[in-house]
Amino acid sequence: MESALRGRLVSNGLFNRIDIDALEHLLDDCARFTLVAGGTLLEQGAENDCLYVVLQGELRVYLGGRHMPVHTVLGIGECAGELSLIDGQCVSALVIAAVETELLVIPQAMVWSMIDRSHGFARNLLAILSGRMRRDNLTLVTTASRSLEFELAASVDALTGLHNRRWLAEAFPRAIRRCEQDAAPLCLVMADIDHFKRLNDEHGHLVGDAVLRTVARRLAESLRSPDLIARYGGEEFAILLPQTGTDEGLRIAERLRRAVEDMPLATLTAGAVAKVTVSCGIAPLGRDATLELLINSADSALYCAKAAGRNRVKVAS
Ligand SMILES: Nc1nc2c(ncn2[C@@H]2O[C@H](COP(=O)(O)OP(=O)(O)OP(=O)(O)O)[C@@H](O)[C@H]2O)c(=O)[nH]1
Repeated sequence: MESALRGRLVSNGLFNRIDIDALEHLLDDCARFTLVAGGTLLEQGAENDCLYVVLQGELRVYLGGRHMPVHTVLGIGECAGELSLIDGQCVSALVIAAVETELLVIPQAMVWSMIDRSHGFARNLLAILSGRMRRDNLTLVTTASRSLEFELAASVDALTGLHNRRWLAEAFPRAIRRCEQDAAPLCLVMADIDHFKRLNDEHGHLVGDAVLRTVARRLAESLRSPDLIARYGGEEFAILLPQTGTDEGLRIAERLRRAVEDMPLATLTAGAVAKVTVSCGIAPLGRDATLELLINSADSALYCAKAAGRNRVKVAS
């Protein structure tokens, strides 16, 4: 092997700081080949019984296929194929030449001979494997926290910061089931901003959005800790009151209504919107009730509250 190449090999990767002379005759028996830019060295799921060392050029490693971001870049002295070679299983990543890349091919039997002959080689191989594990662990942690972020983003309404309907569809039935199991009462309140279309028309959507955010915060702040609230859609909010009978539910809904009515809005709308109100419909949990039935009856009560003049609470009959 040319001395310039040897010099580069012993400064990195598998042959880093080892007495390469002890392995010289083995290395001389290894084949070399050049992969064109974009050429595939290892394919996920394929068999592999060689270790490849980069002599010239660069390899790119993809964990989930070419369409995914590059996981790792391998430069001179670094190797590919060691995992599948050691455990005898299929290749776990796609490895592609980033540019024209020259590779040293060390067959499996030769790798074991090198390990027998050189502790330095064995140590470097272990260091490469643990480095890869560390990198993969980091990827796992990053992926897990990202997916948590996505999950959160998918369950939160961007405008109000409240949970959204998607979240409601999972969280509310769970709370309903818990109350049913405990034979405890429960109420669902649907609260809807009054004449919101008019407010939008008169003051514009941006003011409408700001009012929505303020009402959402006001409602959420007025609840007890076990209560659940979500933006049901548009200017309508769904509020679940666990362990709550109709009389108490009515008191809470009345408190919510008043909290919105008393809301200071002057700074928000430069005094243009003096007052915003909500109408509420409340439905107690009946026998074998589902979330859908509860929403329907709270919605009918809400409709009655609107029809009776708005800014009031009605209980489902
Ligand atoms: N600014 C803003 N407006 C919204 C949003 N979502 C829904 N709206 C508007 O809310 C209005 C709701 O109007 P309606 O359903 O007629 O109800 P309303 O005018 O409040 O009348 P009542 O409910 O009968 O008191 C519609 O004009 C929607 O465009 C939003 O995210 N931002």
